[in-house]
Amino acid sequence: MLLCIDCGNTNTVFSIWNGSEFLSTWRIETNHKRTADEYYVWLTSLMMLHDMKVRIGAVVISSTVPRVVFNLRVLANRYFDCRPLVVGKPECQLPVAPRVDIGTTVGPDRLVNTVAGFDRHGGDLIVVDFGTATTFDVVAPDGAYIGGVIAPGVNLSLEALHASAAALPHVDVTMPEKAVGTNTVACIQSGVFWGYIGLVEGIVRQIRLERARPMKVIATGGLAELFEQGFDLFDSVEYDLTIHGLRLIHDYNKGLASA
Ligand SMILES: Nc1ncnc2c1ncn2[C@@H]1O[C@H](COP(=O)(O)OP(=O)(O)OP(=O)(O)O)[C@@H](O)[C@H]1O
Ligand SMILES: CC(C)(CO)[C@@H](O)C(=O)NCCC(=O)O
Ligand SMILES: [K+]
Repeated sequence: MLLCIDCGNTNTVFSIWNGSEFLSTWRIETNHKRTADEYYVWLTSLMMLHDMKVRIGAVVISSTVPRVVFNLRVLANRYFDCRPLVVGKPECQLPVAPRVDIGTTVGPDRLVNTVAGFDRHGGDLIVVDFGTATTFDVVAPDGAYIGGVIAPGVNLSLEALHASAAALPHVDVTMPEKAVGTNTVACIQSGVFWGYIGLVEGIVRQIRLERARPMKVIATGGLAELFEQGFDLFDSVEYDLTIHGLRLIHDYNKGLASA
């Protein structure tokens, strides 16, 4: 079975693919100090809890945090007796190479989202991922990542307000009833919620103008749900997009190796 690991700046997602479906998806806070042994104990206890008897024989990793890759490699080598495939490393091939400025390193999560989005929807696509950052990945008709947008993430914006303004409390993001807040918390919620609705609408409009063609918009990431309610921002919301892309990239590289 294949272990897919999607490591973001805030959270790391582990998911097990049995050849036809994902058996489970587990989330742990990203921490580069976590050792291979710690990952293994955590993973095996979750498997036991779910009564899962699986033998992992392959590992694929996307990590936006370079430092965590070392211990994830050790996890694969020591406990699953395999060399992991790491997206963004030279030995990991992509179906279509990104077309960006020379010397640019595209976040592996964005490359993975591009592959997954193209697989499900074809090209002329904008993939919006609400993670630590809010990213927009633009996918060309041939499936290439051709650039995009990086905006501060929703939770990051809320934390920044709290951290830098002495009188502003920490607030959880939610959809406020009205745009005009009549207390501090409601004002912050309005700023972030309606601000992000405007941000997404504005960026999508601008990208469509620039590309001068119809483009589908796909959203992923935990907070996509929040911005989906009652608005026509996205053609679809797919929480499993990144993990789906990891599986596709693994299969693609396996196919190349056996060809
Ligand atoms: N309604 C909500 N209010 C506040 N937080 C939420 C809500 N829904 C989801 N979240 C949080 O949003 C995060 C979204 O998860 P996701 O994996 O997409 O991004 P992340 O883990 O924050 O970022 P990264 O992938 O960059 O590490 C999760 O940590 C989840 O706890
Ligand atoms: C933008 C983030 C942080 C989103 O997870 C990640 O994709 C990243 O670190 N990217 C590197 C720069 C780039 O993608 O252009
Ligand atoms: K993510």
